[in-house]
Amino acid sequence: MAEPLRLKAKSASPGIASGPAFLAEEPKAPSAAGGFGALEKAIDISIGELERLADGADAESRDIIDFQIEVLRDPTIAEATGARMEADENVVFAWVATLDAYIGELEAADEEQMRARAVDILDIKNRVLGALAGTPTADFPPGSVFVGKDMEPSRFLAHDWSKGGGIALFAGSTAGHVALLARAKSVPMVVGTGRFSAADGDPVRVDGDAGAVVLKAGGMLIPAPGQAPASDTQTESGELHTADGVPIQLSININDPAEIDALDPATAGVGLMRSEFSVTSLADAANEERQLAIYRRVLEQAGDRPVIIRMLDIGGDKPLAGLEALPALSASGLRGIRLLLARPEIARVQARALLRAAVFGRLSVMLPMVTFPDEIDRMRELFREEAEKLGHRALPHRMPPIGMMVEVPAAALMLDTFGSAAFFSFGTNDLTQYLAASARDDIDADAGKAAPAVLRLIAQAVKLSAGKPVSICGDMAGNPGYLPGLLAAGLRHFSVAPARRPAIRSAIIGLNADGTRAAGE
Ligand SMILES: C=C(OP(=O)(O)O)C(=O)O
Repeated sequence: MAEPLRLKAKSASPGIASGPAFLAEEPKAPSAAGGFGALEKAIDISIGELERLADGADAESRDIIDFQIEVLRDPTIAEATGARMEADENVVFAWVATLDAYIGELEAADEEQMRARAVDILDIKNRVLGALAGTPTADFPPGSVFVGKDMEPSRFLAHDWSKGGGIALFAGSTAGHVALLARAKSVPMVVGTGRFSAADGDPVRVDGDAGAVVLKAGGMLIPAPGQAPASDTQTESGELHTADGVPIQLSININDPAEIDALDPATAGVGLMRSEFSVTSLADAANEERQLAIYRRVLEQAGDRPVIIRMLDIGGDKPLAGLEALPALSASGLRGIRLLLARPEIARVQARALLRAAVFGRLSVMLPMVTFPDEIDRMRELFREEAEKLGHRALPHRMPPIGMMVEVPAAALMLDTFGSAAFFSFGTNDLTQYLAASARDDIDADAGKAAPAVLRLIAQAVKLSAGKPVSICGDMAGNPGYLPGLLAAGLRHFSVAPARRPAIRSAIIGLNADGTRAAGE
């Protein structure tokens, strides 16, 4: 029987709480448009809600609510939103972009107190979005453990804590207002657990004394920024060969740019940087200079080792705040590259930032969720146009090689038709999901059962790759159990989460290139 999973966290409020998990969804932006009048009305509704919440609240809670009401009454916020609306943005995008810019400034502040204010603004951003959509944020069942990225103060205040319950936040801050309120009301709370996966209603224990959260067996920590374990201290040289002497490249996948620090001399490079972990909102997506600084940092740190940055893979399990949530499968299939091509204003900013970053290292650009060859051609054309514009501005830039993820079965089967892709990388997380009709974010899904089909498809696709560089960056690469099959399929370049690298390295050393176990192993 598997052990329950205990995750280390920071204690934000002491005490122990057990209860069914309530998984907070990231709020969805309404698609409803409307003009400036609709925004003013939504702001008024939100002020009214906050005033009602303030009635009967204690002094500390009132301070927070008063600050939020003050911000909502500040005419410069509505004016800034109005100015964006004049520049052709609809009311939702304009509101989200204005508030995200404010939140970004607070998050970047030196003072912890200021940074803690960011969630207060996030709170009013979501409250107004709810009012615009006519769907106020619902309360959650009393006695449950709130699990989410962060929690809005008004959500805390509106909840009935007399029946117990606690809070476990993936991110959050011990200095944040919710932590302050939790301490005042003796609600056990931990922050900084890192993103983990549990099902709604699963038993969860919050240990606010020791700073931990305990999940039932089957719960999972999802590798997230800064979670590469300290035990990853391998210092061998970067040379890696199978037992029979075939050279193998072992790279790392990074989500947060800070993870580049795990790139020690034994690592071949970055096989996948998921840019959607750095660009999480429409405001980030519009900020070329910010993106440039992030990509530049990663490239400079990697030095002469190659870095593959994947363009925004928005959709399914990877939302972009401010864009309507997109399911993994929909009639339009609007996610990954299709979404980038449908929203070229997002793709163009990222392309410019990547073109300008390319002079700082060995950058390759990877396109997500490619299904048809013309998608690559259209994105290459977009890069060419942006490079030309940059040329006119005399900014240094360089055209990087552009390759693709192989994560849609239709692309894997037709890999020989993708002549304009510079390289291929298998994304087995999505490939498995789409091949086995089994959602990747459902922790009950048994991906292992589909592995033989995935391995067979990979082996066929490698044969169609026409000698172009081929790698694998999906989670299958980080599981030593699949290595024999992946080597036998012809793969020689593996990109894995930093924490998985030591185990994969030693497994490779014990195998021959055809996947058989080396003599004496
Ligand atoms: C590497 C992959 O991409 P992501 O997990 O980021 O969707 C994959 O799908 O295997």
